[in-house]
Amino acid sequence: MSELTPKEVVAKLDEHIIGQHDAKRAAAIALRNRWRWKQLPEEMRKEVTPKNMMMIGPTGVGKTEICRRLARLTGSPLIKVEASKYTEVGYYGRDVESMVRDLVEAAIQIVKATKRDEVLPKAKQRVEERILDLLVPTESTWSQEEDPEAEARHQRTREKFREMLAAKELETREIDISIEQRQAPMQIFSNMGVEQMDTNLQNMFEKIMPKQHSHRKVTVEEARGLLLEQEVEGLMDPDAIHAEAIELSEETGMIFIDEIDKIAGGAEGSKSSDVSRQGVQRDLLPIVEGTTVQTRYGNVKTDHMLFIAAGAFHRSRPSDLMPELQGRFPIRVELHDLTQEDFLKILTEPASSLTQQYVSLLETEGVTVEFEKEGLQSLAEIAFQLNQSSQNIGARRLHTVLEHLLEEVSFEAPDLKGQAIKIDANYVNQKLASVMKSEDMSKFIL
Ligand SMILES: Nc1ncnc2c1ncn2[C@@H]1O[C@H](COP(=O)(O)OP(=O)(O)OP(=O)(O)O)[C@@H](O)[C@H]1O
Repeated sequence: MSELTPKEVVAKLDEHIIGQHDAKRAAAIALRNRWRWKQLPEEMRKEVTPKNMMMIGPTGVGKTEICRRLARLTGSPLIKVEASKYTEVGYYGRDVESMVRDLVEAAIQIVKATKRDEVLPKAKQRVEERILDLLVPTESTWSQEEDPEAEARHQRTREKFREMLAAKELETREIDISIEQRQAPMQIFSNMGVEQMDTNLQNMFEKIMPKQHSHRKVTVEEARGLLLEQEVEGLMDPDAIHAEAIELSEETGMIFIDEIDKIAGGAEGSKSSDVSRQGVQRDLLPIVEGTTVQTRYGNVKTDHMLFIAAGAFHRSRPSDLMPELQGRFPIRVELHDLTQEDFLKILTEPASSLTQQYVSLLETEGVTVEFEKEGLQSLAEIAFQLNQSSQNIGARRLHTVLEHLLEEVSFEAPDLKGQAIKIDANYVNQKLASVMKSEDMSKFIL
């Protein structure tokens, strides 16, 4: 996992996230602690309990974003779950162990993506051969005695076609390909959640379901795409991928548990909901402490996964959580409301910032969008004010405001080819002022 020092981690996070310095430090420490733990002698390791992190702060200020960046930086699988979506074991709904299963699925995607890159050249080669087989089929009636030249002639034709294929001269030629499909077991047990099905049973069904082949007439160009996926799949060893994904989850997995405050037993609320919240906390405890969860790919140990709990804690406090659970999240950090200044920076500073994203998107249409300083200042101001006057949704407000600002350009772009659009204060006010005037409208649109 990460051999990055905490300082290096913070520097990397700084490239994407504005402010929230304490949270970045805390995240860097939590990550480094995992690395330190691995360096310990076996005996000592057993004694050291992993330290998880709790992020306290309002919505849309960068809690998830910090973790997402951290995960990407280290190639770790990450999933974000909402604590309030779980129900106690034994009750109808999702039990907390399913978060570990979801993590393994995320890890499989990561491992598959890496393996895909590895097998891609070979898969492409195989696709070319398969297309050649279809374009220049071997004739089964040949007999060496009747026509000893046949094989050599066939090879020559094949080579000629290979050259034409490479030169993309046969792209529109139609061929008949067979596509493999395995019927999903869910279709049979439609009224039974697959999750509720025993994991072994699920695997068994997948293995015994017959593969179905369907034939389709497609162009060479289309066939290339369709066959590539088949060949890539064929070259990957699912068992090895699953084993690697489990290892990746166990050693570097990150689980972001949002809305943890919603399962903290607050002072108010009915007795029965308090009981179920505590039930979820009780179920969560062993997972955070370290346990083994059964998944369809094998057992997964949660001992060294990094758990990040997050919540706004408007109505409850971290001390309303079960003491044991509190103790498992010793790295506490508060995230702050973003200021107008922060908004301005978020718009422009991060690598592939929001404005840069729009510039690049519209560039594909041949439209040049230029944001002027005053325009950006107005945008930040408007977004900030909207957060004050209606609901405070943090930096997410910038997304809705920008989208509305550029709605017309977005729509007209194909007809604006070659033009430059200047986004100055005037443009911003003109586009957003009317919406801002009506409180109702701004609530729906911005
Ligand atoms: N400090 C920041 N710097 C840069 N971008 C930010 C910052 N805070 C939030 N954003 C942007 O705003 C969006 C929402 O942020 P994020 O997902 O981190 O919210 P959050 O704090 O986790 O809230 P919630 O708990 O509601 O999910 C993201 O797209 C992110 O890019």
